[in-house]
Amino acid sequence: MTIRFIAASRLPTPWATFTMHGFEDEATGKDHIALTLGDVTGDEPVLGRVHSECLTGDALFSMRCDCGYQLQEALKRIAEEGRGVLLYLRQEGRGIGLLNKIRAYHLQDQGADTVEANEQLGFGADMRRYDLCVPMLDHLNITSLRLMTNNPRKVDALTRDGVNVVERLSITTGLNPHNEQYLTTKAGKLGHMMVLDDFTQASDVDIERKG
Ligand SMILES: Nc1nc2c(ncn2[C@@H]2O[C@H](COP(=O)(O)OP(=O)(O)OP(=O)(O)O)[C@@H](O)[C@H]2O)c(=O)[nH]1
Ligand SMILES: [Zn+2]
Repeated sequence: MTIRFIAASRLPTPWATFTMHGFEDEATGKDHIALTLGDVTGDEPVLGRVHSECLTGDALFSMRCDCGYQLQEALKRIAEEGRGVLLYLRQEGRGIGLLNKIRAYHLQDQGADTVEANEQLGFGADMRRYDLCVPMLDHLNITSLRLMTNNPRKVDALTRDGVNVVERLSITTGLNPHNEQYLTTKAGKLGHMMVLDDFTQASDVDIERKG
């Protein structure tokens, strides 16, 4: 796998002005992004989020999942800290792609849960990979992460691939009636370490764009 850095620019957001670094995955032709804030080099572990693309949640305000809420919360926390990184990986639908995710949602509309729907379509529950994070982090001179995730399998996968995750920080936000069952399945079947009582409600999330 070859990840090639292409270009960097400023990215002003409602929370902070990040630096956006664009990478090309030569094997798949996909492009991936890292947003950084502050000086992320040096020995001090960097507050980080490894976020997998969810067009519906991240861009279209979907309440079926918690992705969009987590994306906003991660950027906000990084801005509050003044230093951090968000890797935005283009592996939509836990790696099955957008159109298959819509197929999976269709099955979920008929009663399947998120894992069963993937399996009925012939996919594993989670087809993502994280090995591309290593060259992206190397390029940014980031040596260790305090990772915002509820997913211990993500921590394990990153660690196996050579990313130094020194701490896991929960990111439980965006609970609403449309994603309650989904979040329960993630905790029950996918091993996410979270209880619904810890979640902030979607209605508490300030999605006002102040930029
Ligand atoms: N196949 C499929 N993918 C989904 C579904 N809902 C969300 N996704 C995708 O799941 C990915 C996000 O993964 P999650 O399982 O929500 O969370 P995570 O990244 O494992 O863990 P956190 O770090 O705690 O957010 C994104 O790529 C979404 O597009 C679904 O019902 N089916
Ligand atoms: Zn989502």
